[in-house]
Amino acid sequence: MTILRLGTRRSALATTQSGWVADRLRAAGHQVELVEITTHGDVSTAPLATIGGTGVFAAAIRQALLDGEVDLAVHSLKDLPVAPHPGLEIAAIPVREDVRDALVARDGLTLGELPADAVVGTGSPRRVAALNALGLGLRVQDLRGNVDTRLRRVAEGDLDAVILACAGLRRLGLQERITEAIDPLQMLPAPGQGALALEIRSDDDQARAAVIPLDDPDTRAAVTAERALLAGLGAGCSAPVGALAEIVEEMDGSLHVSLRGFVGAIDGSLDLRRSVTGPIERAEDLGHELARTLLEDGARAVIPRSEEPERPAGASRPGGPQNTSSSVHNDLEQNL
Ligand SMILES: NCc1[nH]cc(CCC(=O)O)c1CC(=O)O
Repeated sequence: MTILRLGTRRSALATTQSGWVADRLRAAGHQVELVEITTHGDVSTAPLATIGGTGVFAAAIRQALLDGEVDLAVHSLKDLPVAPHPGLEIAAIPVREDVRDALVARDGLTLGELPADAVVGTGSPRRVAALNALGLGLRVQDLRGNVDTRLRRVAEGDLDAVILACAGLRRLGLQERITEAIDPLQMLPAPGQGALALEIRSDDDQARAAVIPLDDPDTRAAVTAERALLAGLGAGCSAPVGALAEIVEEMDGSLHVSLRGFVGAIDGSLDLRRSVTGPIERAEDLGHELARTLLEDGARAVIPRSEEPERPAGASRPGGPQNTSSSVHNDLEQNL
């Protein structure tokens, strides 16, 4: 039997997520070997933008996949650019963790209990826009670093609260630190939040056969709609965009996707929300449709355009080091 080599970054979140996938593959009778990959983003302290932007972590693992050093990569889907990567394929999207954003505040406080002027740390433009749109008078402070670093800022008292994804905290066993799982009505999560993407080489039938049983069709449809919304907006990496698709069963037993989208302005001056519902088979179209609605209704004014126009699906990227600066991307990927 061949051994599946699973490439993972060293961070606590990456190794936990990869370990979760490895456990499931082993339970299905596969042999899995974890291979640690150090990415430029892990060793550099330079600002993300100067070392190639938000796709820098995924890029190194993808290169290892293409070079045949590993056979499988586990990504947080929300950190993956929406453009397909030539030669690679997302072969499975397992069932999603909690999609919500988490408030981790001092003294067990919720958003509504934080005093005006409380200082909340987050590096995500989407979270900043949503927080400011709430009109609670909170002060937002830019925050970087891995989960532990961010939690420590609250424990040590220099921030009143931070916002993180529930999914990451739960996977790390840190769910008791969450003081409020924020209602998506107040803050729509990042497209793909809480979902993992299992990526393989497109010509690797063995790896595909191994991971396909981990695919969850409902999660796949939901994140397809959310990522199509992001792609349709043609936004650059700093766009404050939220999206959440839920699969609902209609009276006649058919499955529908209910997709909500948010586009905000960093200063809270725009809080644009629209939604769309349709058959699950139309998940991708629904995302594009909702993008058009949001653009027509005012999103165009706040979305920084990508540097390049969107490439048609299936078109190949130019060779050389991948330039991910124009990738549609939402939550700035951090050193997790
Ligand atoms: N942007 C970084 C990132 N990428 C994935 C997660 C957590 C897991 C997930 O959202 O799926 C996080 C941390 C966070 O947003 O708190």
